[in-house]
Amino acid sequence: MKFTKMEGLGNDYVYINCFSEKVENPEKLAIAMSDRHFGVGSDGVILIKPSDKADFTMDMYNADGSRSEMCGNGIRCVGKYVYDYGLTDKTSISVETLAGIKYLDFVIKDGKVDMVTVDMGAPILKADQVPVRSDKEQVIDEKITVAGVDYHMTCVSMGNPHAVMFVGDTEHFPLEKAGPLFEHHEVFPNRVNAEFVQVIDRHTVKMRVWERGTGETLACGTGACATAVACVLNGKTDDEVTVKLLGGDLIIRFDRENNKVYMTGPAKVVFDGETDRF
Ligand SMILES: N[C@@H](CCC[C@H](N)C(=O)O)C(=O)O
Repeated sequence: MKFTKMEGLGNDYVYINCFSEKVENPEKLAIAMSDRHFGVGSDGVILIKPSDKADFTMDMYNADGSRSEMCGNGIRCVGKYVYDYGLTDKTSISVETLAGIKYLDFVIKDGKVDMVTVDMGAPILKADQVPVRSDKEQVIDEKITVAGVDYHMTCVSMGNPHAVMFVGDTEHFPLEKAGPLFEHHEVFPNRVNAEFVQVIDRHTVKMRVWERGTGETLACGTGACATAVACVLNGKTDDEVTVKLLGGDLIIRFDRENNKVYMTGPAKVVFDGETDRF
């Protein structure tokens, strides 16, 4: 099987071109390939497939084999893959996901995709659609106590579920301990991606993420979008914010008038490979 390892701010996935490769059991493949000792080593696997509604389909699996509706860093890499490997010559494309069709615009440098802006669509705030169990219609700045610590939580779905908590200092935050407790907390029927955010100023925040199905990653695109929305809803930043992640920066704009979120960031190829092991 041929594959390409790619990364968006260090959030690395194995990409498989399903126009030419056949994948029988993507859940099993994702677990095996993601293993950093016995596999290729990645945060998960992303299948690039044809679509009858859009230019392409992205189908994404976390490192534990669970399927997600959306992946922000992944969709930028899908854009780079389809352009750089000659599956399209368009510089604006549409990609079908389980969270609906997303629209991508490429910045081309030396004939290859360098940066990608994605129209991520509308953030979903209704608690039962995130989903998060609550007696409130929306969970914005609500108190939650986890392992004896009080947090203020804002829940946003970008097609996949996110819980955003503001903390004093992301660097020393015990993510390894708190992350899994949020991911598996009983208020999240589909588990959750948990973002811990430190506000620097009205245009800049720092964020660390514990991803559902993978654990701590160096960046999460949908998480950065959910964070920007939470920042605006809680009056902490302006509508455009630089989200500083362990792997680099994303620019997120929450266009409140049209209720849409735009994400801009890089996408890179690490290497092409071939294996008969999986
Ligand atoms: N890293 C991704 C999100 C991947 C899926 C997530 N772990 C989930 O299960 O929803 C991103 O860049 O958005």
